[in-house]
Amino acid sequence: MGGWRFGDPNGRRKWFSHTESFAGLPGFQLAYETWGTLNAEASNAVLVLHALTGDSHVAGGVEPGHPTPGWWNSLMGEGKPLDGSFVVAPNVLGGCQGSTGPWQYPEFPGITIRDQVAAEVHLADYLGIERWAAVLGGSMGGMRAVEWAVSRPERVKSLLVLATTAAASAEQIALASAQVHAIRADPVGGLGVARRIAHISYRSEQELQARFGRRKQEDGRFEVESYLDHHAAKLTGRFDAASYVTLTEAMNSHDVGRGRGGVQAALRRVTARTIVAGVDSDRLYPLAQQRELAAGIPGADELRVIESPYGHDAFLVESEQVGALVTELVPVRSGTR
Ligand SMILES: CC(=O)SCCNC(=O)CCNC(=O)[C@H](O)C(C)(C)COP(=O)(O)OP(=O)(O)OC[C@H]1O[C@@H](n2cnc3c(N)ncnc32)[C@H](O)[C@@H]1OP(=O)(O)O
Ligand SMILES: N[C@@H](CCO)C(=O)O
Repeated sequence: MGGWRFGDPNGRRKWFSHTESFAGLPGFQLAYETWGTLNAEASNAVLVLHALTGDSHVAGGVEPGHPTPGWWNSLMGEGKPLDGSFVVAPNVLGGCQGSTGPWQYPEFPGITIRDQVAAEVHLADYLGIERWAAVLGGSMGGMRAVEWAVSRPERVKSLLVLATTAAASAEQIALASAQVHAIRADPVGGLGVARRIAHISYRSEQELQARFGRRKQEDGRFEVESYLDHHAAKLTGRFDAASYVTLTEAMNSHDVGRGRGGVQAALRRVTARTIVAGVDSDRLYPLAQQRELAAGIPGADELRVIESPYGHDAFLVESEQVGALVTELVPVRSGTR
């Protein structure tokens, strides 16, 4: 395994590079960010895994190289839930914010959640982290977190998974495949259509109704239409369509039970103390999926339910409830940063 690390001249991003062939690639690099200091025992490392259109920028502002502000800013900083931890956040393999993806190789191979985790394992080795104090992730990040804990149980001391599943369901694959078709049919406008479809599924019917109802704007568009147009334009401006397809198909491949005797047998491998949480209004990753995870993982507490009108996106929006769950798993060691 080869590796090097250097700073992003425009920001805080670093890279790890693996130079042997891997998952159909000649090698790969992962962009990642860290916060805090690894202690002498390497016992305070926390891996934070982003969702589909997120990246390594867990905390911080909009900066060169970082088109969006930190997506879990509320967790980082003095006295906050991850204070005192050495936080590592890689941009996922196949992503478009610094890690190897279709933006680098036009003939990018199909990859799975397992490949993404295998790449992250090389990064952990490189950083000298034998065992994560905690692995945290929501949605696609939760898929990777579960895969870490199932495939490398000895390397995950505790686990927090939010709004995710042990295996992508027929409906999740169906919604995803409609998005992939939109992009393949129209490489220019398709990503915006995909984001519109996705964003509807990220929010709840009740929220959309209460917030927008049937109101129209002066330009004739329904307010909710304009809202989706806005999210479509924002994503199109910052995300690579081929990467979106690669990551979406990786999510469709997700089944922790594949080749492991099924989901239940796979979940029994997990040794981490685990908290599984879902969102009461999440129609994309319904609570039954998190109930399955909580029931199947031996060290899991009872399912925690985040109460929110915001649907699936609540794992990003409900910072107090998410922060409380992180604090339960990861003791705050204020002042050691
Ligand atoms: C784990 C990860 O890393 S995932 C990556 C997360 N980040 C993203 O995906 C960025 C895209 N944003 C989102 O997905 C969501 O906005 C979230 C989850 C981050 C935040 O959710 P919320 O705070 O509830 O934002 P909300 O959905 O209300 O959207 C607000 C935006 O819609 C705009 N908006 C609201 N109503 C309308 C309307 N009728 N017409 C046009 N625009 C509208 C607001 O002006 C605001 O714009 P801005 O984001 O450019 O400032
Ligand atoms: N808003 C999130 C939801 C997907 O989990 C994203 O774009 O990644």
